Amino acid sequence: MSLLSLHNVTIRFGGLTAVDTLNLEVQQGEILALIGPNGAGKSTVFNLITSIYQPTEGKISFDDKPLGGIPTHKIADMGITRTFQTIRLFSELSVLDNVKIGGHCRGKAGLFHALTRLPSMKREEVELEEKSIKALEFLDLASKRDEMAKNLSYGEQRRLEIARALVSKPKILLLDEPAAGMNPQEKVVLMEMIRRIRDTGITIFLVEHDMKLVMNISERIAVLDYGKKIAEGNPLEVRSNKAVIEAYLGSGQFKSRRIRR
Ligand SMILES: Nc1ncnc2c1ncn2[C@@H]1O[C@H](COP(=O)(O)OP(=O)(O)OP(=O)(O)O)[C@@H](O)[C@H]1O
Repeated sequence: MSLLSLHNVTIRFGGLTAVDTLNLEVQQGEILALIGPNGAGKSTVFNLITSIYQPTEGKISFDDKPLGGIPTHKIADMGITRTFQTIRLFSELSVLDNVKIGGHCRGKAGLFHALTRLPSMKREEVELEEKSIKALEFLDLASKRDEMAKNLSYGEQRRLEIARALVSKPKILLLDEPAAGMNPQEKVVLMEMIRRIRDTGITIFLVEHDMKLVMNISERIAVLDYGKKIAEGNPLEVRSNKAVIEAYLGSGQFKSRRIRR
């Protein structure tokens, strides 16, 4: 069953067509990766899904509801959350508070009331704390809950961002280059975490440059080049696709991106 669907989606920035008549279905419960050379339009696709941009043409629907016109701050309420290419944490706050902020974005109380701790908001606050601790346990970070975010290792900080995204109980998690900057051991842990999250029923849609990780965990892969989808299939099909190899060769990224045949 299709959870997220992009139908003929195009976005132009002046004369540049960043995403060009893209048709893509993300199936409920799958791990789908979107890959492509630098500037292919991958992050723009995430920005379209989260309503940061509106398509110039085409439509996007989620759970059979059109996303057109829904403001970004309401997207999480529909069950879509994302992480970003660069780490976006409150470095001077504790690990636990960083996760709770993810829940405040959706809570009725709102961040201001939660921080001022009005008595009427206490129950919601307690529930949020319990959910946040569970999310931290899930990402193997519970023992670090009172540490300041800035004291975590790089890999832990990236996992903390995922914990924060999970606390709002998404149906789909959009991960934008989750492995960027991680060392090989951190990547192995990350892969295990992504699989674990999917096994709870959350659909995973990821943009990633690390081909080893992509080929290892994705069930399906879609490939963008200059905004157009040039291939889609399982890892075996995609890694041997001529158009994909040419796109990476043409961009000079073949070696660094390590698509191995
Ligand atoms: N707000 C914007 N205004 C103008 N051009 C933009 C804007 N956002 C993206 N672009 C352009 O759209 C194209 C696609 O960018 P995008 O960031 O989606 O690529 P990407 O595949 O995510 O690249 P990378 O792998 O380097 O992150 C690029 O040429 C980029 O410069």
